[in-house]
Amino acid sequence: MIRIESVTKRYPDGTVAVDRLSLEIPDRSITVLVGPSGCGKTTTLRMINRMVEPTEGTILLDGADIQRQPVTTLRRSMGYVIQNAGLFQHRTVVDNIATVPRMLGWGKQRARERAAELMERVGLDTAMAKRYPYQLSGGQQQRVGVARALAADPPVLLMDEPFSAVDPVVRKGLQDELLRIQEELGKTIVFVTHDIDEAVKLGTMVAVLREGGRLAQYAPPAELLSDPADAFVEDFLGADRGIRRLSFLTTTALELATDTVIPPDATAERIGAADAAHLLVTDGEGRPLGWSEPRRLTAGDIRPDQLLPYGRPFVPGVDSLRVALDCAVLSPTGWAVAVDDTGRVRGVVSQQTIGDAIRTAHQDGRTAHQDGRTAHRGGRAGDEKVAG
Ligand SMILES: Nc1ncnc2c1ncn2[C@@H]1O[C@H](COP(=O)(O)OP(=O)(O)OP(=O)(O)O)[C@@H](O)[C@H]1O
Repeated sequence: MIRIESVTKRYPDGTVAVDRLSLEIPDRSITVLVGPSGCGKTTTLRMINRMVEPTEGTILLDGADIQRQPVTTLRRSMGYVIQNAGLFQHRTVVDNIATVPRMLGWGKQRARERAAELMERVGLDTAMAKRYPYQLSGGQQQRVGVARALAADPPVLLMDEPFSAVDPVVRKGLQDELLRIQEELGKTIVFVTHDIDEAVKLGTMVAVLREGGRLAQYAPPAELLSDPADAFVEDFLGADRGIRRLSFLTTTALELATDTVIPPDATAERIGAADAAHLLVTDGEGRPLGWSEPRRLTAGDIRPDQLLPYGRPFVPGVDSLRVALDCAVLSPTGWAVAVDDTGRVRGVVSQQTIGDAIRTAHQDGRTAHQDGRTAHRGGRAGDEKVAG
């Protein structure tokens, strides 16, 4: 664990970049430092690897004061990734990645093998190994930067706005890749960004800093969204705070209706029995085909091309309430289709039921806070899948 204890950085011109900052950065998780320009994020990150020395206060790594460690030993335990990757332009991809292992005295062959392994790990085609940085896209360069930082297998990764210079689609890919790498390798990552959405998506813990390098709030993202500490944090979080918070709520307990789901060979009796405006028709294997009003269905002659599209389905327990709500809102019937991980229908759920689940979750969330427990973290805040 990294502990920042009442650290202040005053630059020689008198600028107070960081003001009595204290943070406990947990092991094997992603801690994000976020805040407006000039609030001291980069300075804080650089104090962790001693590129900047604090004016006051202490930083401990696994209980030991980093001031007492040789800078080279300290930096060897910390990979560092910056915006635009900062690659060596005259070195190939493989040699860029192998830089630190080579400095540590690894043989050329071993270092290159390690580089090839890391290229795969960060999602780079090994066919690019011999290219130079200028022959890569921005996103690919950034992946090389991450691979280079991981090359000597440091326990800590410091990342300073690493994905800020790429377009939103590439950026989302890099973020997803980082979450996957983190899950696989369990690094302790300190990540600087000015983008609150990126912070909420990636962070296990998020530190919101305000100008003058003061800590405004330090909390898991779900708690940040539900209980911003003050008007500054609330303003910084921006609009749609309530909707974004749904990304952290699980769909495990959603009650699914099955009486309105019918197979393709449903009898007239079965079609007539359901008391609903729409029925969901499945194929013979239980996969969704589409919606129809019961009166438009003829038993024994259900025609898939006459059904309304069923839209995007969700997977209960994997997708968040935000995804389920989105599916229901986009559905032509207002009902979302729940499937299992093989795509077979488990049931359907209305906007009304999802709304009830949201209210219950909010009430439970309030109780949890009143009990002094940390906010429930149902998974990642991305717009994709959330672990239940
Ligand atoms: N070497 C320096 N000398 C004097 N002041 C500095 C120095 N480096 C940074 N600062 C000042 O310290 C404050 C914090 O800077 P820092 O780069 O840590 O902020 P930041 O939150 O990372 O900003 P940004 O998001 O714009 O990169 C700013 O006011 C900056 O101008």
